[in-house]
Amino acid sequence: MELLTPAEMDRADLLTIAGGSSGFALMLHAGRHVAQAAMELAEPGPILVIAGPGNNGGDGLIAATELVALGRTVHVMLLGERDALKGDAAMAAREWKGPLLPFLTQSIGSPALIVDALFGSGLNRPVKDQALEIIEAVNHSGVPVLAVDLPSGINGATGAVMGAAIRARETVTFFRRKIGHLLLPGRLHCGKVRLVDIGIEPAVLDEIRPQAFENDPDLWLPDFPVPRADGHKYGRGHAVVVSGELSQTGAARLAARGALRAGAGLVTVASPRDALAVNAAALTAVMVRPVDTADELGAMLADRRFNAVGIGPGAGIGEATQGKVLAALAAGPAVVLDADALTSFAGQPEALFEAIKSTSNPQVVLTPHEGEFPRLFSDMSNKNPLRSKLERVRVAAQRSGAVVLLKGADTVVAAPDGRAAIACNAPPWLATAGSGDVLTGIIAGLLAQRVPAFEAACIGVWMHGEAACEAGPGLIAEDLTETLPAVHRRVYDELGVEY
Ligand SMILES: NC(=O)C1=CN([C@@H]2O[C@H](COP(=O)(O)OP(=O)(O)OC[C@H]3O[C@@H](n4cnc5c(N)ncnc54)[C@H](OP(=O)(O)O)[C@@H]3O)[C@@H](O)[C@H]2O)[C@@H](O)CC1
Ligand SMILES: [K+]
Repeated sequence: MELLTPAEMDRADLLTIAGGSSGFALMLHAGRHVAQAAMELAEPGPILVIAGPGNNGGDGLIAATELVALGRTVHVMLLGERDALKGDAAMAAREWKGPLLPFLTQSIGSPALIVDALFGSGLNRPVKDQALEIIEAVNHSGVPVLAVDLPSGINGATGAVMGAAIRARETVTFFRRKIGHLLLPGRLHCGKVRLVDIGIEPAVLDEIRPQAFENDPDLWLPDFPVPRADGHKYGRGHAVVVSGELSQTGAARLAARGALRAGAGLVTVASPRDALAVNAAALTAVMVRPVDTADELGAMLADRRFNAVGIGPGAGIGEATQGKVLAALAAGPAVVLDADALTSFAGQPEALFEAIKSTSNPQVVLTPHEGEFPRLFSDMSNKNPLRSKLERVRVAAQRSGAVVLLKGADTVVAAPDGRAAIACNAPPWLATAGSGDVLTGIIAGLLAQRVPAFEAACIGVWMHGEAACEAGPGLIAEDLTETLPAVHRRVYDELGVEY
């Protein structure tokens, strides 16, 4: 499903109003949904609504009015003067017939639930003074919080905490989720996100054309590779994984198994001769072929049946790996570059980007983690607070000409054309040695089946996260390939494919 920036949401709002609805009607829907969620969440006892000076506060005032009508005791505190409210929020304030408590931490008390309607998508600067004190006091109170639209203090476009932010038990948001609901740290502040319809027609999206999506099957289901009943293994592609030296061959084997489990028809590990025996002894369904140099890899890949290559896990940092990367890009299979293949171009990323842009087959995926990312994009580390993770990955994709996948609990995939997907299905136990190597392999396996690079990266990330959920806590990288069949079965169920 599409994810919106606050600016895009404002456009959805304006297009709906231009179509004949009133802004206040949207606010009434929003406030009533909030009240409904509060009824479900709150134990018996009073409910405190903390309202801000804009329309987020307006939603809160409508919810307060509705909750009283539903028989609850409600207290309201408002930041600023009632008379200073404008537009729809002023209309909402006229609906609220009760008193307003002073905007002080002492007013919080110990309600059964706090409805946080302080700031939503209109947050435009870091919170301080009174608002900061209230947010911190709410977080310390231990009272469950229902956030309206966004936990106050979270930037809806970036997920950043602007000074301080509410930690909610649940967040009710409208029409479509916002980017800040998925990107960290925003996601951690939202709790469960409930998406409700407030009367905005999905057709407004035709005009807005959002380019960010949640990474789930809705985004790529038609591209998911399903073997044909009349097909054979050669039709499912042949992935190559480049192995490192004798002392570091395990990473390539993990990747190779990932490629096979992702559905590649055949997988070959291109191994240095001195590691050939080790690789061969540890592999069964995966084949092994001696390859020491970039020239040898290039010669092997001249056989176009090898249609996808994964390089990086355990590959070793330096000129030898650089050479193999350039040979793979020149040969024309789809390519996924990870780990050492990326680090080998630290300080000279232009050489890599040039090679990517001049490849005959522009199906290239880069899969850095936050440590590797600035080695290629030195102005865009996560220490730079000016750009969100989404923006950083989009710029990286545009600059490199490749699909870029920046790993983390909120893995972002972006294509050079601006499309981007944010994942939120990875469990914390996925952060374990070798897990990234398996991901490289899964993506190589999908590329071998001719899934386009952006979709291959998205499907790979999603399956990797689901495989980790399937394995559960205590997961090691080897488990990921073994739980992938269960993940395939679930996608088949969604596709309605029998097995
Ligand atoms: N779009 C839609 O379709 C719909 C939107 N709806 C709702 O409207 C919400 C957006 O409303 P909004 O635009 O009025 O912004 P909102 O979040 O209330 O904040 C703006 C106010 O806060 C102030 N302010 C900002 N930062 C501050 C700070 N750090 N510290 C202190 N003050 C700060 C800012 O002050 P100013 O900048 O003017 O000085 C202004 O007064 C949205 O989240 C959703 O809940 C629904 O009703 C249904 C349909
Ligand atoms: K809020």
